[in-house]
Amino acid sequence: MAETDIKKGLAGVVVDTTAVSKVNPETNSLLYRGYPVQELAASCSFEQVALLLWNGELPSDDELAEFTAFERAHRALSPELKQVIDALPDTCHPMDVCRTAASVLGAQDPTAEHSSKEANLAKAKSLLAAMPAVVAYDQRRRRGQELVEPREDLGYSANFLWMTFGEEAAQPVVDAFNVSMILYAEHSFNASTFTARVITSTLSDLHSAVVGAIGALKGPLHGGANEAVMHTFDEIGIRQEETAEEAEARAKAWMDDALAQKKKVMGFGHRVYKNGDSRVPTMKAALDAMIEHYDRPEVLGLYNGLEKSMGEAKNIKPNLDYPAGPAYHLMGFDTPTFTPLFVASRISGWTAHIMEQLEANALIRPLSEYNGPDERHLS
Ligand SMILES: CC(=O)SCCNC(=O)CCNC(=O)[C@H](O)C(C)(C)COP(=O)(O)OP(=O)(O)OC[C@H]1O[C@@H](n2cnc3c(N)ncnc32)[C@H](O)[C@@H]1OP(=O)(O)O
Ligand SMILES: O=C([O-])CC(=O)C(=O)O
Repeated sequence: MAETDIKKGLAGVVVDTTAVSKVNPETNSLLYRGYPVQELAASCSFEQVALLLWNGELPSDDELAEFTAFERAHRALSPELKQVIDALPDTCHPMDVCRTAASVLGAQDPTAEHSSKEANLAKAKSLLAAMPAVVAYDQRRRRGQELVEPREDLGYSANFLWMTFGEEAAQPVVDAFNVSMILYAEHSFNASTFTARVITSTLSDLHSAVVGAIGALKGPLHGGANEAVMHTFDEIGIRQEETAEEAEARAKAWMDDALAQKKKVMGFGHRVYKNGDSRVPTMKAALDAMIEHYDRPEVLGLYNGLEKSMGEAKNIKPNLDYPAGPAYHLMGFDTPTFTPLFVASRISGWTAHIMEQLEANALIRPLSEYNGPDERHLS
């Protein structure tokens, strides 16, 4: 019998078309609906980018104003959802809280089972508006702090930071956070988006697909890597009294040792990009801005040390999670909150893909090659 050509991990397999984004490892570029993500990060708000991903075009002023009003009106955590979050142990992972919250929001939505484009777009907008309060409140309750109500006079990013920290963030911090939200928003058929598409392909509902996607994003080979990067920094030790050079030397030694032990170091490598992640330079610039804003040169030393050592030893480049982790740390987020921040952003891309899947749906059901025991019988 001819051997089946099995593509483990679906590596290199093209399973469908998409008009949402184009990841091109040859040119090291990422386009959202045709626009280079770097250009969007330089001049757009996350709200504009979400509308671009959903609608295929950047919004007009009126469309943006309409969505902005909607988003600001749907930010508050409902008392029922707050009660559910409060019932969860603060020892559980914040991604479990996000996953539960997305499920509750689906159960509370009277249109949850409606799957028209209009109904799904409305659900996508509501989820995008609601998730920051979940992420922000969860971090606060773990710190023993009270809920901070949203502010309608602030944009998405400024309000997210406000609800998390209870004070207005400085403009450079808001800008860096907005950049991170834009860069995390969409990345074609990554594992979590593909999960969302698989669930959608059964004609299940949008919230179920998002819940599944959150589960897929949690793993350290995917979104969980931004959290894992910070664990690496912590393991090496962040010493504020150190110079960048001293920190770099210690980070290099740590990486040499980790690679000698054949460890996988999270925040490096990518299934599609083999020559560097197109988003890293933009996120690294945002990290640099945070290092300057908070005057933390030793963080740059650690960053450079790990990157150089991994480059020299294995020529493996950082992915987006590598600069995003320390940037979120400097902004003041707790490490387990990092991947929920990714969720808040990626809801835009996931839901764009859910709507696209439904436009030309085919049940996703690949084949497998059986390698268990030959047929046998009970007697
Ligand atoms: C936003 C995102 O989701 S970006 C991805 C975030 N994930 C991470 O940062 C996790 C760490 N990175 C990895 O595990 C991988 O690079 C992946 C899973 C992202 C991509 O992996 P794949 O394309 O399947 O490549 P694979 O894991 O087979 O790696 C190929 C080789 O590079 C090595 N390698 C890849 N990434 C790393 C890494 N981060 N650290 C050390 N070695 C690595 C592998 O050990 C393997 O070496 P080998 O051929 O000697 O066995
Ligand atoms: O594309 C991938 O495999 C992972 C990734 O970078 C993302 O989802 O942003």
